[in-house]
Amino acid sequence: MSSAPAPVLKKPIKISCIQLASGADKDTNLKHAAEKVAEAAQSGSKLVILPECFNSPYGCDYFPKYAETLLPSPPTKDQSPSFHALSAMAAENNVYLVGGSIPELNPETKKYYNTSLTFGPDGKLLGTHRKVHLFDIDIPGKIFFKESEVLSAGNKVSLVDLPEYGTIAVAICYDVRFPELATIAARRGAFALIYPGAFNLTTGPLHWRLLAQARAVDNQIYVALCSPARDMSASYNAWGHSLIVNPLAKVLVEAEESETIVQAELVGEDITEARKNIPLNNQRRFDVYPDVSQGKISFDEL
Ligand SMILES: NC(=O)CCC(=O)C(=O)O
Repeated sequence: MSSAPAPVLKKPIKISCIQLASGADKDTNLKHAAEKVAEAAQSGSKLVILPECFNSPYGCDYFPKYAETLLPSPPTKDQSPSFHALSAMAAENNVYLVGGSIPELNPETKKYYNTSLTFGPDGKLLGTHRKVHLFDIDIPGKIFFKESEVLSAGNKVSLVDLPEYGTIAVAICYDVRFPELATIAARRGAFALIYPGAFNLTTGPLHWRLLAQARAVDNQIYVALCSPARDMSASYNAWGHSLIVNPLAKVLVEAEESETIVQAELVGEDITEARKNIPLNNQRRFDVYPDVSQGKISFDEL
């Protein structure tokens, strides 16, 4: 007799995506992020998410200037003011914090990364994710972007354990386009896929919501995409529209383009129910195609 699978989300958790307005001054960005994390925590969120490159403008010209070093870990305040600011935000507000992403410089290899840091309510670093799929696209007349001109790619699927709740997966923006990464995370027990991201005004309206819903319906778990607020005076105009999608791919909440906080309560029964009613997990045909969740998912990095 097969017993019911253990719930992947042990108890409900309220989460917030902070659609942060940030500018060129890192100190100001960090202070502003701290105010917004406190606001999200005061309204009951236990998991708070910041956007991609929340402490700097987004663009290849900016990565070296804003990069911080995270190794050896923990870094000093001089090496990484953002590491310390994020740790303090998590501890002061007693929340799990997915600290968007920051440009990182590995001092030994001299390589740059787009890196996300997740902290626990005690302020300790729980996980890191270096963007695995670099944003290199060229849509003539619309948008050219080549992160790989400056950045190197990360090498792992990043799962982070939140002990009272369960496991989340953290990836960054363009990573959302690669279903394998999401599927591996879901099949390894994640209850939510969390993507700090910054889509643009060309691909945002086409694919942002669609991709969030696709990853949710593929995997029957929650998906949260957290964007910066749109700034038309910046060199890169973020789409905004931070959103949270449930395991049936229903959009629970979606921002417009300006600064705001979107919130939703995630409930384990909704995952269980979606998987019971549409039992994909018992119907996979690993005799026909391989199970991508098996095998090595992590190479040594941060
Ligand atoms: N920051 C990013 O990775 C942007 C990804 C994006 O806009 C896309 O269309 O994909």
